[in-house]
Amino acid sequence: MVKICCIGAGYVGGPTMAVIALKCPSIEVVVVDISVPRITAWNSDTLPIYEPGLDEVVKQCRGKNLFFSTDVEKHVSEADIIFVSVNTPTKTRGLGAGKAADLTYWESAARMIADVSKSDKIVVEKSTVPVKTAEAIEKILTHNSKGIKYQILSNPEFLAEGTAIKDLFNPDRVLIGGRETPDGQKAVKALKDVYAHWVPEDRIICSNLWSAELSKLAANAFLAQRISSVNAMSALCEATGANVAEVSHAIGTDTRIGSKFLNSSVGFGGSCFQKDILNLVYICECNGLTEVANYWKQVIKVNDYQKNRFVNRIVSSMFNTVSRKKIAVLGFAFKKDTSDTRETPAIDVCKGLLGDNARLSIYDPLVTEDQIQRDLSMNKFDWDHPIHLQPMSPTSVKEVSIVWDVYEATKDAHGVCILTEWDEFKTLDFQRIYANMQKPAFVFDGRNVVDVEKLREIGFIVYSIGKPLDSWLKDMPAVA
Ligand SMILES: NC(=O)c1ccc[n+]([C@@H]2O[C@H](COP(=O)([O-])OP(=O)(O)OC[C@H]3O[C@@H](n4cnc5c(N)ncnc54)[C@H](O)[C@@H]3O)[C@@H](O)[C@H]2O)c1
Ligand SMILES: O=c1ccn([C@@H]2O[C@H](COP(=O)(O)OP(=O)(O)O[C@H]3O[C@H](CO)[C@@H](O)[C@H](O)[C@H]3O)[C@@H](O)[C@H]2O)c(=O)[nH]1
Repeated sequence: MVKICCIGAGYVGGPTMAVIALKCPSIEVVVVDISVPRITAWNSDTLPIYEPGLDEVVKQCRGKNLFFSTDVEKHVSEADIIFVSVNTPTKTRGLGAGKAADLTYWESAARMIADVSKSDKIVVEKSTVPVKTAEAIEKILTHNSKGIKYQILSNPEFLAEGTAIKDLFNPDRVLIGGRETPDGQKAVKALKDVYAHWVPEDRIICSNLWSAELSKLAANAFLAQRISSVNAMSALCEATGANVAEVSHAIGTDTRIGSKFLNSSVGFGGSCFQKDILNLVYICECNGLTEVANYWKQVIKVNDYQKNRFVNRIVSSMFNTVSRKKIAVLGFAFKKDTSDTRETPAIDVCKGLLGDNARLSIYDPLVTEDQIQRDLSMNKFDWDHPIHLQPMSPTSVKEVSIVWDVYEATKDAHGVCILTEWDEFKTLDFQRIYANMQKPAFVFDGRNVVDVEKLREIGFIVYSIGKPLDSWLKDMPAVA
C-alpha cells in the first residue's frame, strides 16, 4: 500500500488529502501538524475549517484510509510520498521584509524529513513557494542523506476557498514539476498515478520544476491583476456615469477576455493574492527586473487604493465625519462561503473607520467574535503563522461590537456597509432596516449585492462600487 503523509493540516493540506483519500481507497493518507488543537479538531465532529462538502468527504474516509495525527516524525518516516503544505508567510523582518516569503516552516519541515527518513522519499511542494525553492530543499535533504534518495516535486495547489471540494474533485488542471532525469520522471509518474485515480490524463500537466513553481505565482498574479483592472475601471465608472457591471459584462463576452473574475469589489482579500504577488515582486527585484517588479506592484497598489477609496467615500458622504456614529458592517470574511478572514478587505475598512472614530457593529454568519477582535488588533502579516505561534489574544477593540443578527447590527446605525457577498444579504428586509436607522440612512455596498434602485426608492442614500452615483454623492468632495 502506498503511504502518503502531508505535513500541515490547514486549508490546503486538510481538504486536499481528504479528497486524495476518498478517490484512492488503496492509498493510506496521514495528515500531520504541530498544532495540537488543529489535529484534535480534524478528529472531531467540528472540523477546524469550514468548506462546503468537506464534512461528508472526511466522514467517509476518516479512520479508514485517512488519519490526522500530531506524531509528525513517525508518519513522515513511514511515508513514500510526503506533501509539505505548511505556512509560507511574508517576511516581517530582515532581508526582504514586507515582500519575500518566509521559508522558516518549510525549512524546519525539510530538516525534520532529513532527520527521520530511513527510506527513499518523494517530497512534494504543496505550499506556494518562490521559484527555485526546490533547489534549496534538495540541498537540505541531501546534505546528510545517509544514502537515502529524495526526489523533489512541485505540485502547486489551485483550489479556491469556499469551493475547495468542487475544485479538488474537478480541477481545471493538476500541475506537476520534476527534475528532467530518469529518477525525476519516475517520481513525476508516481504522483501522476495518484491523481489519475480521478483526474483525466489531459488535465495533468507535467513540466520542469521551475515552471511549476513559477506558474503558481503567475496564476495568482494574473487573477489578482484582473480584479485590480476592473476595480480601476470602477473608479472611472463612478466619475463618468458608466456602470461597472455593464462594462464587465460587455468586455467579458469577448471570448479572448472571458467573463470570470471581473466582479468589481471593495478589493481582493484572502491569504494568497497579496502574499504571492509580493513574493513575485521580490523575486523580480532580486533578478534585477525593476520594471517587471513595478508592474506587479501596481496590482497591490490599486487594491489598497480601492479599500482607501471605499473608506473615504463613506466618511465624505456622511458629512466628512463618522465620529461616534454607529456603522453596521455586514460581512467580515474575505469572500462568501468561508469563515476565513486572512487579509480580508474588511480589516482595512474597519480600521479606516475606527481611525475616524466610528463605532462599529459587525455581523458575519460564520466569523467568530474572537477572530474579528484578533484581526483588528493584529499586526500586518502576523496572521500567517501557525496559530499557537501568533501573538496571544489581544485586548478587544472597545468601539467594536460583534452581533449575530443583521437587524440588531443595523438598529440605530447611520450607515450600513456590505463587505462580503453573503447570499443572505440579497434578501434582507431593507424596509425594516431603514425604519430602524438614523436618517439620512446610508448603504455602502462594497460587493454590488443590493438592488440599488429599490433601496433608493425606500429612502436610502446608496453607494455601490462602480455604479452611477446617487445625486447626493455627486456633490461630495472627490475621494482619493
Ligand atoms: N489557503 C488556500 O486557499 C491556498 C491555496 C493554494 C495554496 N496555498 C498555499 O499553501 C500553503 C498552506 O496554506 P494554508 O492556507 O493551508 O495554511 P494554514 O495556515 O491553514 O495551514 C498550514 C499548517 O501548517 C502547520 N505547520 C507549520 N509548520 C509546520 C511544521 N514544521 N510541521 C508540521 N506542521 C506545520 C501549521 O500549524 C498549519 O496548521 C501556503 O504556502 C499557501 O500559500 C493556500
Ligand atoms: O471577480 C472577482 C473575484 C474575486 N474577488 C475577490 O478576490 C479574493 C480572492 O478570491 P478567490 O480567488 O475566489 O479565493 P481564494 O481562496 O483566495 O483563491 C485564490 O488564491 C488561492 C491560493 O493561492 C488559489 O489557489 C486560487 O486559485 C485563487 O483563486 C476574494 O476577496 C474575492 O472576493 C473579487 O473581488 N472579484
